Amino acid sequence: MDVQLKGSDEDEFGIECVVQKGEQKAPSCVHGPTLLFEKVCVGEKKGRRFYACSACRDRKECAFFQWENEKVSEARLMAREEENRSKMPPFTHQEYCSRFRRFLALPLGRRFCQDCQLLLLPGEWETHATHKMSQADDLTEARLSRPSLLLKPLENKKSNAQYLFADRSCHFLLDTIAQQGYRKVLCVGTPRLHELIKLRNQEGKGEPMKTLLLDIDFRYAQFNGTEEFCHYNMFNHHFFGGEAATKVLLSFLIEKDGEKVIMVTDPPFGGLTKPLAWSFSQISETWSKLQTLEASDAEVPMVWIFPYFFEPRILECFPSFTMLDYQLDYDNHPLYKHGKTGRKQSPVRLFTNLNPQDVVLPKEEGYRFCKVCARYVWSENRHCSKCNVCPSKDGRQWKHCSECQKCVKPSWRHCQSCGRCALPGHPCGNSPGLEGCFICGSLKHKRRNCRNKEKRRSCNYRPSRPEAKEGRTQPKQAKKPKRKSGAQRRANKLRKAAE
Ligand SMILES: C[S@@+](CC[C@H](N)C(=O)[O-])C[C@H]1O[C@@H](n2cnc3c(N)ncnc32)[C@H](O)[C@@H]1O
Ligand SMILES: [Zn+2]
Ligand SMILES: [Zn+2]
Ligand SMILES: [Zn+2]
Ligand SMILES: [Zn+2]
Ligand SMILES: [Zn+2]
Ligand SMILES: [Zn+2]
Repeated sequence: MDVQLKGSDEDEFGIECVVQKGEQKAPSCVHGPTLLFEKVCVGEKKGRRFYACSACRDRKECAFFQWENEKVSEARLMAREEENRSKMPPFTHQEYCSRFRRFLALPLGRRFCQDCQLLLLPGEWETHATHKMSQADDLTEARLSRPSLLLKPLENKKSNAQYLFADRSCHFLLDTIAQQGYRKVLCVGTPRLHELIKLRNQEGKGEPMKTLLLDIDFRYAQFNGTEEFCHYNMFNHHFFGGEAATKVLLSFLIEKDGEKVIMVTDPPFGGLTKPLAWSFSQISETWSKLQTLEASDAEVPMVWIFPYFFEPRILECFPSFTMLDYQLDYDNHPLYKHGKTGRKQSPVRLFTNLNPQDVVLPKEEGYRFCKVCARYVWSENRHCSKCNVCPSKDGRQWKHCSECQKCVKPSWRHCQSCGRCALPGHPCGNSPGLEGCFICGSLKHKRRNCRNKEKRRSCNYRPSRPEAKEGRTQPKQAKKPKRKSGAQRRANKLRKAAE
């Protein structure tokens, strides 16, 4: 791996993602090669390593578990392979395509099974007779060209987190890309953007654009040809369609006749930033190798959509990126939604290696151009002459603290005992907090300051207890200070970001 996993990602967690340098082949679950994690227990210097699913952070969804050095019997390996096979989609992509052609030829008898999320052919109606069904009126050509409206979003937070762009955000992305002359858009986990590009082509608006969707949601294979969609896992860069699918990406990345490529990705916000960065750097390297000599070490133009509080982690992996102030909204996310029901300001931003001043943020939505920073910023993000930047990350007006010599969130106050700005009511005296250090158990410091911390690499991942089905042995849960659940932590993070 080329992505540098230096430093710590999410220090207060007890599980870290270990990067392998290809010396050992990881076992596979149904989601492709697993990732190696290390469990660090209180008081122990060295953690125990195990393989777990790259895509699902919930053991209920993928129970794969194997200690790093565990001997796995032939019988168990075969059972595992069989299980992986049985969980694959019911049809191959080619079969989905030919089904779709037959489906389109059924002007009257179109049915979509909502329970199975499948376009049905007449011979299958009986099997689904008791299921909830959409009928012909709902399955016009126009409807079928918007699969993201037809398919039920997979909202399970710990894996798919399929939050779909609101129109405003999706059109902004598309217009920005088109304006900059990109003609090929690699959509990694952005099915709605992919669909919008196809619609734009159908409607003959502007120069035609090619688009390839890479997503783990294979339901999209029903609506897209083999050159338009690959069943893909972005946490391990795994193509479920094997070599044929890899070739689809390869040929998409070739820039012929001035067709410039850009990659747009909107991964589930649950974390694992570094495996994602690794996959994206694989895509970038593939693109770069296909370029002419003078550009051969360049990065593929990329837009990575993620919450602003991931900025340090993304920049650690991609130092050339800039976070832009544009706030993206989602149709089906209760918090990241514009209007009355959601928060007024979404925390989701663009991280990109495009030249920031070329990404024009709409004036009518409250953005302006800062000449000094040479980028468009949110109206509340005032330029600080002392820091010489527009400092706000969260959309509010930050204020300069002369003692800290930097701008801080408006709700923070300078605390003399801590010698820094913090929220009023914070645990004072630079206290590491009640949880203390996860490595040595001391309450005097946090894990990030622990002297016992060695070459540990972490990622935002904390699997729940593996299920007995896969792992005969289970990792012992060492006694440790009680920690919050993932959902609680995320909620706190959002709250903290809002304070
Ligand atoms: C936050 S949503 C982004 C959707 C985007 N906002 C849109 O409207 O087009 C995350 C997307 O990534 C996909 N996804 C989730 N886990 C994935 C994985 N491991 N590999 C590839 N795609 C994944 C989901 O199916 C979903 O389409
Ligand atoms: Zn899995
Ligand atoms: Zn059904
Ligand atoms: Zn500025
Ligand atoms: Zn300042
Ligand atoms: Zn201060
Ligand atoms: Zn204090």
